[in-house]
This record gives sequence, structure tokens and C-alpha cells, in this order.
Amino acid sequence: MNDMAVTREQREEKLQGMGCKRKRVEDIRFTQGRGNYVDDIKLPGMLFGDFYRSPFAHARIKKLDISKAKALPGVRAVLTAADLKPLNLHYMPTLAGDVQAVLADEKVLFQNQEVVFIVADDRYIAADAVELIEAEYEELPVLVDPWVSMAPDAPLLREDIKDKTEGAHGPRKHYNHIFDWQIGDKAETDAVFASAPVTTKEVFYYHRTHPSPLETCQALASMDKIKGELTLYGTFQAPHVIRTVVSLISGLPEHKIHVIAPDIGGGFGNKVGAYAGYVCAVVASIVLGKPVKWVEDRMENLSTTSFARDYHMTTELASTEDGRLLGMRCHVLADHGAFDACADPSKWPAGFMNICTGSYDIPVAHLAVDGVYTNKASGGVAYRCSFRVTEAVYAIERAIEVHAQKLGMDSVDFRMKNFIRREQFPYKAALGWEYDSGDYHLAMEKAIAAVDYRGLRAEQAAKREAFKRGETREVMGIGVSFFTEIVGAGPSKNCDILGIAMFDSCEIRIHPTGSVIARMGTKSQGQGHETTYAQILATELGIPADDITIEEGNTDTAPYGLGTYGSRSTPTAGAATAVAARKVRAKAQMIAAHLLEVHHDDVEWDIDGFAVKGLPEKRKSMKEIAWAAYNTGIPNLEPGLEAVNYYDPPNLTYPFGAYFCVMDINVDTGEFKIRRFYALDDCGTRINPMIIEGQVHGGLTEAFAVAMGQEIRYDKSGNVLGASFMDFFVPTAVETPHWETDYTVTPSPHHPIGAKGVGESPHVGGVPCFSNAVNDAFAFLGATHIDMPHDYWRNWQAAENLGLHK
Ligand code: PCD
Ligand SMILES: [Cu+]
Repeated sequence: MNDMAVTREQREEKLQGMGCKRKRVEDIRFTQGRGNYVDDIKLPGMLFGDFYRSPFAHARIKKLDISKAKALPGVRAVLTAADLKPLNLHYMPTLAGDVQAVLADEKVLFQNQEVVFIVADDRYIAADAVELIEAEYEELPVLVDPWVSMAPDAPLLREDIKDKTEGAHGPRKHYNHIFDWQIGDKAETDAVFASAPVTTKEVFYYHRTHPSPLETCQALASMDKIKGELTLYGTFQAPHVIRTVVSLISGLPEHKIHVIAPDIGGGFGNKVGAYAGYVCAVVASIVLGKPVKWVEDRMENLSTTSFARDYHMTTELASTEDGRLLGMRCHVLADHGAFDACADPSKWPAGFMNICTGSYDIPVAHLAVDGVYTNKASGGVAYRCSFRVTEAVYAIERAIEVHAQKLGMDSVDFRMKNFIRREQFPYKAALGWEYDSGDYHLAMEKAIAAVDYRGLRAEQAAKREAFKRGETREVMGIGVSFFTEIVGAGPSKNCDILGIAMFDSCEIRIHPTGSVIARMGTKSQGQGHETTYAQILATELGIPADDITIEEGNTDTAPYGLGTYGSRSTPTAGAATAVAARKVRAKAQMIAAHLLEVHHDDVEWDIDGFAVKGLPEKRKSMKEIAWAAYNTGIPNLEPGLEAVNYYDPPNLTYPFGAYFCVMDINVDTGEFKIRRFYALDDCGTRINPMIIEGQVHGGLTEAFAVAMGQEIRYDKSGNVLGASFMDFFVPTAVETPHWETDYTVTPSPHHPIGAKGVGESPHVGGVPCFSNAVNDAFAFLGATHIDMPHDYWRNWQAAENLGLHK
């Protein structure tokens, strides 16, 4: 053994394990244009599919003539609902217990809804054929405003389920009603509000937006009729779930379906659900016996696949006069569009909205959510929020500001007074969750000091005086937000998708020379899993990360898992990785003891191998142990060195953070300048600080986009506005502010390595921080709440409404 010659530090450094700023290994291929995306996959004889879509938001299809399209040379098939009906495939089940039209049947329910699927020799022929579809419609009254969805005379949208009084989540109150979900103690909460000294109530609208990843949704289906096997490549955040869904709806046995998610160019929740394009590509490939590819364009992506938010949240807080919180009450009107295709765990129709009591010790609370249909695209999970947590945090963090304003109290002081204290963890919140760990006061104090919060308030006070004296036309806003996230869905006791518990998995195989391949049930879309899982393994196995290959996304080789979204990979598969590695290590210990000719209790783990207790020079490295596992017949031990773990987390993890934003707004032009943005995140044990920083930068940039400009709007006729990058704001380096990042570390007590998720946090905490800054800027002029997105035009309008342009 010559490795005793190097120091312990050098041995440790060589591993590039947890805590190391290891460079992202996947970027070697990404930065050289060598990624392998669905569109890079070209199979022999491959055909292309394209949709003819509805021009109307609500209309009856009177006539659909496909003959001209069919006659175009190069067109191989033209599918309509009539073709899918005999196969019972014109509707598909959604993850929310509803059904969704694959191709519109008799009626269209939102603009750009899929009506006809055309398969042709190339994309251009398919697109030309789309132009040849001849359709006639009878326009029906359009329902855009969810506040009138349940009016007695509201237009009936879903004729297919009009007589169903029972939905997937209980009774329906109206033909446009989806569910009514309530949690918390209503009577007790109402009683608190009836007698509370100070109460506030405000409606916060979290507008409709869209994740719009760089790569749109796509699929390539290839049916081998001789083998009876289907291979499906696609942009899937959850490949195994897609395999199960395809098996259930096609009737093909699951072992004859190979789902492969290659490199993905961003997901952000957009690629969790199942879309009509996937189903149509599969059906066309089965019918034609040829590979069929479907690739969405940008407008299709923005206007038809999974949107985000669209929550109207009536939020109330009750407190004592000196600012001690007594209760919270919240009612949400949730606009789900034409189908309920929200991808939440089955028992949670409004996701984890019940984290809406936030970071505060609020004794009682009640939350009620009504889901309704409108003539808009369906979806609603996505965009860097684990299951409506962004909405919940927005509601509480805006409400805190509104309430502090009424109390005449500084909002940071108000927060500090009501934070859950470190000694209260694990903390059972009024709406049911048990927060695993936190030190909110420490985080907030660090943040306040970093930004010189008191100094900023003094500067703001001076600037407000100057504004009143007419010396400046700029108002200064200080945005504060303190969030608690809930990620890592989740424990099988309360989380499942289609009845499958939301565990995740890792399988490790160590080769004789001591290099490793490990596979997980999750799927990176850019997060850097190939880099970070290897770091967990490096520390746990004592094998350098560079000797470890991480593979995800092939259902034939990866163990079953529920995929990557809701920042669940670290809390679930990250845990499975550590546990599986520890199984390997337990066997390695036996081998080492055999080689060292001592009892296995007499050896101990030492960075990258086992040593005899008290005799560190008598040791066997993992490399030597791996070789021995394949070469030395060890009595009572089978050869080989591998392990698998399916990890069912005992609880979710609760990352948190303190964010500050300083902004100036010109009241005459509405222009804003973000002077400073500071983000402190606590995600427990940090696996790769550089990747975390990248995640925070990305999440904050998306938060900036959503809060300050992005929106998918509809006009009165249900025409979607904002379905192209001409109208949908995507910030570039020019608009994006400079991000300052910081951290504290409060490990999760139940996670094997103490790590919590982080990918979504910056978005969850960022959006309310920006919005609070804008609202704070106008607060001294009498404004209480201004809705997002805070683009220049809306800021100008806010100033106009406050009489500032007279
Ligand atoms: N403590 C800790 C944590 C974490 N980490 C790292 O970081 C990352 C992340 O993680 P997480 O948090 O766990 O998460 P995931 O699961 O992995 O992922 C997911 C997320 O992620 C994020 N991020 C991102 N990035 C990118 N690049 N891309 C994308 O797409 C994306 N997306 C987004 C989203 S939206 Mo959802 O879906 O809405 O629900 S959800 C989400 C990874 O790599 C890991 O490893 C570390 O290091 N440490
Ligand atoms: Cu999410």
C-alpha cells in the first residue's frame, strides 16, 4: 500500500465527495454540442407527426374534412377522435383523476386544443397537411373568468362528465366544479377571527404563467411489431411513470415497453405529465409499424402543455395588537382550465398548499380550495414549485406584509416575533405538516446583517421624504421574504401517483477494478445529477467520483422510481444512494476483515477503505476490496459487490431561506431598477456548493421573470395572449439582476446525509420577495396590494391609480 504516503486530506480531496465544488461532468458534452436530445435521435424510416388545433376556445365541431390532407403526397395517416374511439383512446386519464381529450371529440374546450394528428414523411409535409384540414365550428359562449365558473347560467364546458356529481376528490357543486378541498379546523379558526383584535383580508392573484423550457416537449415512438415491443423516447421527467401509464392505456405488457428519456433541455415541471402528442405518436407507430416523432413548437408549448399557477387566494390573518399571530384563513379559487391535469400526488388536489402557514407559529388555520373548469389549457403543477408551494408562500408572505402595514410594525420585526423557534422543531403546523428542522432566527439575523436592513430602511425614509418634497420621481422598495419549502414527495403514507407510492431508488454495481456504475429512478433535466450523486457515492464508498458513472432515464436498466420534480431527487433518490452505498460498505467490511485476517468488528472505515482498529497502516482500500470481491472465494459470502435500495422517506424535508430585494421604481415611466438581491438558503447538508449556487441563480431568474413580467393571459374570447416569446417575457442577461447568495446549514434529522432539496427554493422565495419590493415601494402612498406581474405598464398604472400623475 503506497497510499499511506499521502495525507488524509489528500486522500479525501481525491474523492471529490460531498461538499466539494466539483465541476459538472455533464457539461463537457453540453458545452461541445454533444448532448443527445430526443430531436437528435433519428431512426430508419422515421415519420413525423403534427397537430391541427382548434382556433376557438369553446365550440362545437360541425364538420371535419380530412380528405385533402390525406391526399397530400407524403402523408401516411390522419387520425381524429373517431379513429381513437374504437380503441378507447380518445380520452386519457390525467394524474389528477380526471380524463383529458387526446383529440377533441365533437367539441373543443380551449384554443389550440388538439383536433387532428397528421403523420407524414417529414415535418414540412405534416405541417402543410395541417393547412388542408377543413373544419366548421359553431361557437359557444366562452368561460374565461373562474369567478363565474359556478354561476347558475355559466356555460357547460365538460359535457362528457356533466352528470357526474362525484369527482376524484369528493362531491362536485356545479357542472364546472372539480373539487372542494378543505383542511384545518374551521370552527376554531372562525372563532379566533370573530374575536381577534386585528384582522386583515386581501385577495392575492398568482397569475397564470408557463415553465417554457428551452427544449419543448417531444416524443419518438417505435413499435417493433415482430417482437411486440414498443420503445418510447421522450422528454420525460418521470420515465417509469410514463411506462406504467403507456402500459395501462395501450394494454401492452410493461416489460415490452422501453421508455428512454435521453438528455433533457430543461423541464421545470413542464415534462411531468402525459400529453396528447405522446399518445398520438404511440398510436401512430403501432398502426403504421414505423417510428413516429412528435416535436412541439414554441407556441404549442406555451399554449397547450402544462401551465403554472392561476390561483386566486383570499388570505386572512388575525393577530393581537402587539403583533402576535392568532390564526390564518385562506380560500383558493383554482382555475384548472378545461381538464384537471394537475400533476400532484393523488391525495393532494391542491398540492401542498397547506404549507401556507409558512414559517410562523400560527395556532389555528383553515384552508379551502375550490377547483373549477374554464376554457383554457390544462395543467397546473409546474414551474419550479413543489406542488403549489410557490402559491402558498406567496399568499403568506404577502399577507404578512399587508398585516404588518396595518399594525404599523416593521415587517421583519413582525416575522421575527412569530417565527417558529429553533427549540420547537420538529414542529407540527396547524395544517398538518411536521417541519423537520430549522433555525429561522439565525438565518434572518444573518440576512439582516448582510444587507444592513436597518440602514436600508433609513435610506428609504429619507427618499420618501424627498419624494414628498417633489425632489425625486423614484420610489424605493425593500422586498423581504422568508420561506419554508416542503420537498421530497414523499412518504408512502401520504404520497402516491396512480397508486404507486412515491419512493425512489438507487442501484450500485462495483466492477472488479473498483470503478462504479450507479442508476437511479430520477431523471436530471439539467440539475447535474451525474455530478452530484457521484459525490454522495464518493464519500460513502471511498471511491473517487471520477470513477463513478451515474445513469438515469432508461427504464430497462434503472430501478423503478417516480422521477424528478418537486425537488424530490435529493430527499428521496439521494437518500437511496447513501443507503445503498452503506449496504455495499457493509459487505466490503466483511471482505476487508477476511483479507486482513481479523474479525469484522475489528476493522473500521477510514476515508477510502477499512483499517484494523488502532493499526491504521494495516488497511485495505476499496479498490483492493472490489478486486477481492470477484477473485477471492470468501467462505459464506457470495461473490460480487452491488446493492440496491428503494427509499421510502419517513417525512418530507423543509428547506428555508431569507431573501431581500432593493428596488427603485420611476412613477412616471413605471420602469424598475433592481439594485440588490440577496438570497440566503438553508438546504441542510450541501452536496455541491457550486451546483447549489447555480440552482439558486436559475430559480431566482425564473422568479424575477414571473414576478416582473411573464404571463399567459386570455382575452374575453379565450384567445391566448402570450403564446410566443414576442409576448412572453423571458429575461436575458441584460435584464437579469446580480444575485448575492449566502447560506446556513441545518441538516435534516431524518435524511441519511442530512440533505434537503434546493432546486425550487429560490423560485418559491424569490417571487414574493420581488412582489413585496414593488408593494413596499408604493405602500407609503396608501397602496395595500398590487397584483403581479409588475411590469413597467402595471407599475405605471399603480402610480396612476394612486393619483401620482396629476
Ligand atoms: N442539499 C443539496 C440539495 C441539492 N443539491 C443539488 O442541487 C440539484 C437540485 O436538487 P433538488 O433540489 O433535489 O432537485 P431535483 O429533484 O434534482 O430537481 C428538481 C428541481 O430542479 C430545478 N432546477 C433545474 N435546473 C435545471 N438546470 N433544469 C431544470 O429543468 C430544473 N428544474 C427545476 C425544478 S422545477 Mo419542478 O419540475 O416544477 O416540480 S422541481 C425542480 C441537484 O443537482 C442536487 O444534487 C445539492 O448539491 N445539495
Ligand atoms: Cu412544482
